[in-house]
Amino acid sequence: MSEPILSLRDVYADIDQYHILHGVDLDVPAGELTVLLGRNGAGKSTTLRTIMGLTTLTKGQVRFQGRDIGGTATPAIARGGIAFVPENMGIFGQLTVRENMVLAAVSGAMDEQRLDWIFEVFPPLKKFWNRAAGNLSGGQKQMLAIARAVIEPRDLLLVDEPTKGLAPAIINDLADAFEQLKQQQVSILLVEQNFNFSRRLGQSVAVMSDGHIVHRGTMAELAGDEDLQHELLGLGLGAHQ
Ligand SMILES: Nc1ncnc2c1ncn2[C@@H]1O[C@H](COP(=O)(O)OP(=O)(O)OP(=O)(O)O)[C@@H](O)[C@H]1O
Repeated sequence: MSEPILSLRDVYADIDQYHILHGVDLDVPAGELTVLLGRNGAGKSTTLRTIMGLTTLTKGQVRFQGRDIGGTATPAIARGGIAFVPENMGIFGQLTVRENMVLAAVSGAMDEQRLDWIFEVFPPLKKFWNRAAGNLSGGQKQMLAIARAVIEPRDLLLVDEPTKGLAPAIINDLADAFEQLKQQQVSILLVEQNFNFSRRLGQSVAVMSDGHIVHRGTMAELAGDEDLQHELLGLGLGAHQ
């Protein structure tokens, strides 16, 4: 396992009067894809939002590339190298794919070479370049959201449940795109509920329950241990989600 690009130590976070995270310890190795799994309401989205400074950190440390970023404003965290694709994706449905991408390239014109790379990873974006984003399929919208996040170079990509609501064939296309990102050694932290998708892509895995991490290890180990899957995720023994 390589050095962590991101590490959380004893992270606590509140939403209003509710204590949501209770001492999260998490490492994201550089150049790998790490999956954060857990049941509904475990605190996965809140963990991503806390990393981005969108939910207030009340205690603990968030270190990114060796720097403490806890308490830093969200735009500075983004400029510092972390891209975030929230569950609602944040794309503009009435604008074309191209316009969505232009808006995402905040520091100027889009880099042509990088755009060619994005078209390689997400071929539908090239095909539907001048189509309104609102008319894309769910999977294509997810691709656009991720492409917007990486149109400018970022060192770490956080993605919240990209497979939510997608049909199996589309999930497969999305997995292919993530495989390509992995081949480029992009560091990724992926929040997921879909275990098969996670198993295909993940190198490291962390499992959350009730606001903290209850298991950390390799995906290979968790994928090979049905009892552990059952215990941690409530997956049926022998079942394929
Ligand atoms: N705005 C809010 N106000 C109060 N409680 C909230 C708010 N947002 C989230 N929570 C609570 O925080 C807990 C963690 O939510 P979070 O969305 O981080 O979980 P999750 O693991 O991502 O699950 P899901 O997949 O359902 O989004 C849940 O109990 C949820 O009800």
